[in-house]
Amino acid sequence: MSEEAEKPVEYNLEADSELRFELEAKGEKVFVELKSGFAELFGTELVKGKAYEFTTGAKVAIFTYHGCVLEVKGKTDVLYVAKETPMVQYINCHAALEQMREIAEEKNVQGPIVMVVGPMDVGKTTLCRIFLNYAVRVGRRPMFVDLDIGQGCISIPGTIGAILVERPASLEEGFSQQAPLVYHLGHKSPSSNDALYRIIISKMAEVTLEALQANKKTKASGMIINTCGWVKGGGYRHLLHAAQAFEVGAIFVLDQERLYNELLRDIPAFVKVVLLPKSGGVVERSGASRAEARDIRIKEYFYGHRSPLYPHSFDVKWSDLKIYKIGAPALPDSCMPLGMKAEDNMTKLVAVQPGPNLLHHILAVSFAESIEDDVIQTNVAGFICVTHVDCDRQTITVLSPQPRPLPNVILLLSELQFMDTH
Ligand SMILES: Nc1ncnc2c1ncn2[C@@H]1O[C@H](COP(=O)(O)OP(=O)(O)OP(=O)(O)O)[C@@H](O)[C@H]1O
Repeated sequence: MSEEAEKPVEYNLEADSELRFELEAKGEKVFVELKSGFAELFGTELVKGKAYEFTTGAKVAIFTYHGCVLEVKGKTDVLYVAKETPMVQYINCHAALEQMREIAEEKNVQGPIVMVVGPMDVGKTTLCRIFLNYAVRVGRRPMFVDLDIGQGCISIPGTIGAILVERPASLEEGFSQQAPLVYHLGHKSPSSNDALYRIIISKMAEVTLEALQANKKTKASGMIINTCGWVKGGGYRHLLHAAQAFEVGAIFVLDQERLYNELLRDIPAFVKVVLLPKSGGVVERSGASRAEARDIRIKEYFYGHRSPLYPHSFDVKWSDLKIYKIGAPALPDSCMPLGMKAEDNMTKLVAVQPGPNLLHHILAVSFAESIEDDVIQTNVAGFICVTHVDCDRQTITVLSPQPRPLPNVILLLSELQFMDTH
C-alpha cells in the first residue's frame, strides 16, 4: 500500500446521504472513524471516536440522517458519497411496524410478522438487518428468521435458522448468534430438495410462532423473515407457502414489480404487500463470490471472525456413527410402492456408509436421539466437518466446535464442503 493511501481522508456528509465503499483486494484493511455528527451502518449506530476495521469482501454503506464527518484510512476499491438512498422509505416502514407493535403491546396480541422478498442481490438481508436494528434500538426484542439457504446469515449455508435479537448487530460481526434454532436442508439451493425445504419451513414456523408467545415483549415485537432470491416458479411457491405458514401480516417486496403484482394477486387481501426500491449501493455478486461467501461463513462458524474461536479436531470410529442423507434418488411415480409419491422419496432417511466419500463434507449433528424420532423435523445442535478419512483404521477425523465426544451420534450429510486450510 502506498504512503498516499495510508493518509486518512475526511468526508463531510450532508443529511440523508451515505458513504459507500467496497474492499476487494486480499489482505487490505480500511479503518473508519466517526469524527462528528451521527451515522449508522445498516441500522447500527457508530460510536464517535472509535476506529472500525473493515476487511476484504466488505461492502459498506454508512448513512447519516443528520449529517456527519467520517474519516477513512486505507485503500478501498470503490468509494463514493451517494445522496440518493431509499433509507427514508425504509425508516417509514419501520415507523409503521412500530405503530403495530405499540397496539399489539397495549392489547397483548401478536406483533407484526413481516417477510422481506425480492430477487437476488437487492438488499433483502440488509433491509432485515436495518428493521431489526431499529426495533432493538427502541427497546424491542424481535425474532429474526432466515429462510435463505444459500446466503443465510444465521448458522451456516444449507440450513434455515432463527434467533432472538436483543442487541443491535455488531458492525463487524453481525447479530449475536446465541442459541439459534436451526434446521438442516443440506443443499445450497431449495430446488435440490423442495419437499424437505417445505417441511422445514412449516416446522420453523410452528416452533417460532409458539416461541413468540412465551414472552410478552417478544410477542409484541414480532418477527422479521428473510427469504431466498429465487422468486420464480418453485421459488415463488415457497414464498407463498412461507407467507401462509408464518401467518405474515405484511410483505416487503424489494425492487421487482412483477413479483409485487404476483403477490397482490395471490396473497389474501388482509396481508399488506409493499413495494420498496432497492438501494443503488447494493452490490451484485457473481456465482464465484457467492461460493466464496459460503466458504467464509463456514470458516467463521469454526474459527470465528473478529473474536477467534478454537475448534477441536479428533477421531471418531465409523462404528460409533449413524450418518444419513435425506432424500433417495428420484424414481418415477410408476415405480413407487402403491400409495407413495416420488416426492415422498425426497424426505426419506438413507443410511450413508462412511468412507472417502465423506471427505471435506459438513455433517449436521441432529438433536434426534434415535432414528425412530422425526429426524428431518428435529433441529440440529451444530456442525462438524470431516477433515480426514482413514479406511484402514475405519475412523474419520472431524473438526468440531466442541471437544469430544459428539453430543449425538445421528449425523446428517450436507452437500456443502469445506477445505480446512487453517
Ligand atoms: N446501501 C448499500 N451500499 C453499499 N452496499 C450495500 C448497500 N446495501 C447492501 N449492500 C451490500 O450489498 C451486498 C448484498 O446485499 P444483501 O445481502 O442484503 O442482498 P440480498 O438481496 O439479501 O442478497 P441474496 O441474493 O444473497 O439474498 C451485501 O454485501 C451488502 O453489504
